[in-house]
Amino acid sequence: MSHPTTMLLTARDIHKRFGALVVLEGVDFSVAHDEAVGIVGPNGAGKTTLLSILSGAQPSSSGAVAYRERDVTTLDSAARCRLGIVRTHQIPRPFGGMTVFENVFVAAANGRCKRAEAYDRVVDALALCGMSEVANRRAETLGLLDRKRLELARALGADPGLLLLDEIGGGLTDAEASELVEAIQELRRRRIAVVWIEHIVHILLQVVDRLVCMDAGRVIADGEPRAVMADPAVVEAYLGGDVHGAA
Ligand SMILES: Nc1ncnc2c1ncn2[C@@H]1O[C@H](COP(=O)(O)OP(=O)(O)OP(=O)(O)O)[C@@H](O)[C@H]1O
Repeated sequence: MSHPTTMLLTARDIHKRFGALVVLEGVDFSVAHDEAVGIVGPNGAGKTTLLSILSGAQPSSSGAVAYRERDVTTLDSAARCRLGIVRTHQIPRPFGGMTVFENVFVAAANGRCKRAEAYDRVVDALALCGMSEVANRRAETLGLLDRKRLELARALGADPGLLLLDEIGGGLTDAEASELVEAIQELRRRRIAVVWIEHIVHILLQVVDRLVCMDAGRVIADGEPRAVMADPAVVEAYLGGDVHGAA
């Protein structure tokens, strides 16, 4: 974080406690414009909690978050979403009783744009995620891969500048996860910055420029992805805990 002004997002000295439980302990994290950053680490390392603090879904106990050089620390997730910080969830959360199209439209029609523009954005997001053919299906009838795709399409519908992905590959076969990789690579071509938490590391390595490894609420390695995976502290963190498909 030596040049904060060149960063799209900067989180400084983030601490998070749940009562006596310390979950994040002085985390510094940043994302450059157009960058894709992967976050790995054993279960319970604090990855999802960090993502929630970046998205505004949870407040930090202390520390600050800036986006496009604006302090967003006190803004909630809806306000950050309007600025362009958009997240997906580990467990997809489609609106039941609505079609795939309607689900994405709700995200797209967030007050920042006209109806026709929102409509175009939905069509584009569904095409990018390979969902045009199921646009009129009820969301609750979708299988896991399509639910994951819908989660991504809804995030895209919200017109992100920074997309925060929480284990979007989880539960998918390698072939299914590869399809998502293609969609995410297209986002990169569109210059959307990405932060991606993923246990399936070989999928992550196809996309990210930089890898951050967390363990027990701290960042223990940050840098070129293959160098991070070979870092003795990272190997130890995994071997000392649950490798959970990290190989
Ligand atoms: N709302 C909460 N209340 C209390 N403890 C919580 C809460 N949310 C998370 N934790 C705890 O914080 C720690 C970090 O959880 P977190 O989900 O951020 O880890 P993670 O690295 O994303 O793990 P995983 O890879 O298993 O998803 C865990 O010990 C978890 O039980």
